[in-house]
Amino acid sequence: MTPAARYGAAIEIIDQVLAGTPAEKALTTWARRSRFAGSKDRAAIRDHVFDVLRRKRSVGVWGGGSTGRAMILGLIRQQGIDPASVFSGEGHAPEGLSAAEQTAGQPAEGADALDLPDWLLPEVKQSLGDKTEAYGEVLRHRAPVMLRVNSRKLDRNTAITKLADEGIVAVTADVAPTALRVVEGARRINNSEAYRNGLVELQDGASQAVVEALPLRDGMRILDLCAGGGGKSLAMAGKVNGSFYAYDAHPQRLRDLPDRAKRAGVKITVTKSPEAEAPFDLVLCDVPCSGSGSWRRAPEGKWALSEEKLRGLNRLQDEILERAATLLAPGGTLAYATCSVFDRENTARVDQFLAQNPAFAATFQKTWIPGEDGDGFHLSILTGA
Ligand SMILES: C[S@@+](CC[C@H](N)C(=O)[O-])C[C@H]1O[C@@H](n2cnc3c(N)ncnc32)[C@H](O)[C@@H]1O
Repeated sequence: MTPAARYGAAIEIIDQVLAGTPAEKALTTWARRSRFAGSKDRAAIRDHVFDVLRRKRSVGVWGGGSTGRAMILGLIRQQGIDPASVFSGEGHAPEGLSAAEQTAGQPAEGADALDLPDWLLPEVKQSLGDKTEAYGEVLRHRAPVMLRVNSRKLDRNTAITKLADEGIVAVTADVAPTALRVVEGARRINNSEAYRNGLVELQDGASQAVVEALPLRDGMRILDLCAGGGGKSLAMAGKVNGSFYAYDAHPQRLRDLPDRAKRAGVKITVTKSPEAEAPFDLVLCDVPCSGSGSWRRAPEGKWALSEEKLRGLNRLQDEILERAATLLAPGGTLAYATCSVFDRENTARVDQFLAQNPAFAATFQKTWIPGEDGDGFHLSILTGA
């Protein structure tokens, strides 16, 4: 496909997303019926679609409309690409621009340029203060590809060499001692020997930093109460020798964990009833949240969140914290984590919990802001009496 034809395909897919189809589904459906498209075409189209979704507000202003076509026009204007080179009407390129399209649109300014929904701005400002603009800007760009080195199998420098042998260039990242940032060859990771043999896992840098901050010790009984794919269970089991249990309210999310654990050389018990396995020395609650720290990776969430959804999430976060407390051994540790930067999902939840459970005290609290080495994240460590 020509570069212009790839933009044409992106327009079609964005229109479907705007009509309500999830982006991943729209991309897969398009790829299934477009066998002519190679892997590089699919990757470029995916990048265009996600670039637009991250910047939906500003590219609409720059393109002078709210259709896929206007948004791609806005995107290429933002990127300094000559619109005539894309909108040529030649081959499978998008139709040439009308006179109205040529004059419509203007550079985005103010709240438009931040690419955040208006209703959310007070929430962001309250949580991030003078970092609000930097936060909005970071979310407008692609997330880094981060790896966690399985330190049970090798050290970071050896991992860098092994990855380089397979055409994957990675550098150490300061965010965590296990973290690598991939700077070239990211698309080779899934098929690489290093990945398939469990030497490295795909895991965001802040997720690794959260695990680093946990007070883990050999011999502990540890529960990952919202384990999802089990990334944090694997990272914890990579650090100390303990008994690891993983639970998720949606057990299908845990289906790959036994294989991943085997690959990594660790043992994690998937449980359907944490109560039956309690008590635990440490319970990690990596709770469902708005995802406001990782909207670079899942930009649809930025536009889909509402005040009502946020309130619902807060209720669920409170419930999970309360449940976790009942699963702890006396003096045990409760670790509360979100991939959100909003106080309302972080310190406010913890404050509420502490008010109802005075036997607990917060011994560590940190919020990571999304940046070069990782997503936004929050961790509070609470210790019981
Ligand atoms: C932020 S994700 C976890 C990510 C995971 N810890 C990781 O590192 O990949 C939150 C998880 O909580 C699960 N969940 C939702 N409601 C829950 C509940 N009431 N109890 C336990 N898990 C729940 C979701 O299915 C989701 O997998």
